[in-house]
Amino acid sequence: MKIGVPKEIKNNENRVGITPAGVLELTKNGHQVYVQSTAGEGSGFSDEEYKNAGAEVLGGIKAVYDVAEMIVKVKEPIAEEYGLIKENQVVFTYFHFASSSELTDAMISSKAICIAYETVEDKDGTLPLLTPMSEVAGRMAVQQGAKYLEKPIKGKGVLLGGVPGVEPGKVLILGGGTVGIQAAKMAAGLGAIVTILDVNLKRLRYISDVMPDNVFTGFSNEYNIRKLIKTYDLIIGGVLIPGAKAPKLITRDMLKEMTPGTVIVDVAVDQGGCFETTKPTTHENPTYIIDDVVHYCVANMPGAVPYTSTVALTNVTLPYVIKLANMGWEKACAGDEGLHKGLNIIKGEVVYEGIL
Ligand SMILES: NC(=O)C1=CN([C@@H]2O[C@H](COP(=O)(O)OP(=O)(O)OC[C@H]3O[C@@H](n4cnc5c(N)ncnc54)[C@H](O)[C@@H]3O)[C@@H](O)[C@H]2O)C=CC1
Ligand SMILES: CC(=O)C(=O)O
Ligand SMILES: [Mg+2]
Repeated sequence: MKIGVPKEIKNNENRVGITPAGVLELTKNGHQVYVQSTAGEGSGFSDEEYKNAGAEVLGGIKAVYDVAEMIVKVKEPIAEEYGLIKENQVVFTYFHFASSSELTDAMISSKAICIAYETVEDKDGTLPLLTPMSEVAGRMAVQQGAKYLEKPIKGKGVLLGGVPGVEPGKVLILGGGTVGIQAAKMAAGLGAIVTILDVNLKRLRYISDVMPDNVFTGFSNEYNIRKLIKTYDLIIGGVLIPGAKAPKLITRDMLKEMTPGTVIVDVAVDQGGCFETTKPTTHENPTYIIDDVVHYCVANMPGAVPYTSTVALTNVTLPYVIKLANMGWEKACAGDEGLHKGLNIIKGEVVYEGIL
């Protein structure tokens, strides 16, 4: 199969869909890989490395889309890419359709086969192609939150770890999934007081068993959220209802209950966000302030640490890419229930329930 790897063009997105190691594996399986020149540069992979691994390096993005039967990338296509996607082309990437009707309409019109990383499932119902990026984003959420709590960038002026004689900062995490647990580990490691809220009690029991003593758990409901936001310094949104819009757990009126300079990091922004006031931001312009609350809502957080993120992402995507290339999308999806769940739009027809 002819596989195309375009350069990402979303703001500050430096990840790439296939590494030279992936090219080597695909080439060994008899496939041809076409990589757009400098596609891997931001992640530290040169055109030379791709060529040595067996790829053909092409000059422009159009040449890659034109030649490829399957496109493997990272982020959802943006407006400039809509017209490049061809009928019957397989596009394997993150889509997050639930948060963009414009993208959904464009992909319906393209008549391509859209397989979304974020809805592929493992046998146990977990999301193997989302997990590593959620690990990165969860860890980053604390790094970013700690930074924006600094006074010069309009934060509360609280050091998360405190110092001897001064109490530590408080971190509230909505959703105790992958993002939540990784954020909790980082915040707890810094010495902050951490509370994780979730609706899944099994998950809360597990978290309570494995986390250090400065991590507490609570049931996620409006009453508890309203009570806690009054005193917490950093609030991280990491809830997910797979493939669907995130529930709005923090409404506009609740911002007034928070102390000025509170920072909210809405990692769930790519599914519409779990704060009513969330609007997607970019690494170039990551924050905005409403009612004295600093909002950080970058929709591609892992893009800022592209080496780590590209390697982590392609570790999990490559086996699926090889399967799709070896068997073709129809056979590959028919024989793998979890991969089948990745099918979101097929030749103009929406087939994933959460999008509708
Ligand atoms: N902004 C970015 O760059 C990135 C965003 N993400 C996004 O982060 C979000 C979270 O991802 P994961 O942690 O992997 O998901 P996950 O499925 O591992 O965890 C989600 C958790 O939310 C909980 N939940 C559902 N409804 C809830 C409610 N009402 N209150 C509290 N908890 C609730 C679930 O029980 C589950 O434990 C997703 O939307 C994902 O797309 C992931 C990576 C990067
Ligand atoms: C999961 C996702 O949206 C990202 O890694 O950018
Ligand atoms: Mg995202």
